[in-house]
Amino acid sequence: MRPNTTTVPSSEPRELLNTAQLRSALPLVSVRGLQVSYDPKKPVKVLDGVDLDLFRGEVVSLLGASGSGKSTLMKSLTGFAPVSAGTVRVAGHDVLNLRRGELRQLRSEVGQVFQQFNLIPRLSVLSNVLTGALHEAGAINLVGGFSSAHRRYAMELLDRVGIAHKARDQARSLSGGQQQRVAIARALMQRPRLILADEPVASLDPKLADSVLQLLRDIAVQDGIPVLVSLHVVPMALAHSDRIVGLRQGKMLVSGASDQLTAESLSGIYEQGDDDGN
Ligand SMILES: Nc1ncnc2c1ncn2[C@@H]1O[C@H](COP(=O)(O)OP(=O)(O)OP(=O)(O)O)[C@@H](O)[C@H]1O
Repeated sequence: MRPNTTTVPSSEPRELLNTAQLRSALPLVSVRGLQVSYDPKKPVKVLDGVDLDLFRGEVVSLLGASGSGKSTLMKSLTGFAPVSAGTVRVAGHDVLNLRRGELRQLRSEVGQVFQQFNLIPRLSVLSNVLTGALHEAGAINLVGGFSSAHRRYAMELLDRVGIAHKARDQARSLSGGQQQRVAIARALMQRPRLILADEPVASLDPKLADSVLQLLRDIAVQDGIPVLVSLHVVPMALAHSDRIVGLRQGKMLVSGASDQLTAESLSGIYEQGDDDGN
């Protein structure tokens, strides 16, 4: 079940849902009234009153000018941002009230994909993917420490992202598009419940960018994982996501289904405005 442009309470009678339906209908991520200030002495908040729901199986694009708060919103979901108000729930975790061990557990459930891929350049592609399972394996030797089941699964994932033939190559020998596929396989190795992709295609040419975004969409649909992706190219967001959230100066200016938004309706996100967004 996917939300439409806005969540409006319905007065129509609802069918009773069974537990499985209810689970899939509930958002995996629910953010309400989020405020973030890196410097509490400054009146301007980096995020101010942001609400966000992410449902299983959907891709949501975050759009906004540089500095609008996209990365900060993502960091808030894994407890890395100085939140001053609001609630953040991710996969059953009350993110703002977790102990250290619980926070570690949450982070192990969130796969992350970054603009610069963040692979270990001298390690093989396979070893890089295996690092996604470090939280399960503990502190172990990357060369011999993973079980054969881990290795088999890592190879399956490399096959899935179309790069199994490079498993033994050093990560640094791969092209940018290939490295990003390895990074996605590494994220999947975590068996994530959520994937955050912070400008994952900013370093790729348009064709590779399209193929990486298509891969993320396939994963969302096939694995039922929500994917939150920040992008700078509006047509790419419209083409590759189910919903779009637009931030301007830390406030949510747009939230809607991609097929109901146009590039024109999104242009306001990039206009210079007052802090109050008027
Ligand atoms: N660790 C930090 N300490 C202080 N200020 C920060 C920190 N991280 C981000 N900011 C500030 O918060 C604001 C939002 O930054 P953020 O990185 O979330 O924006 P963004 O939309 O992701 O930008 P970009 O598209 O350039 O990556 C910016 O003004 C930035 O300078």
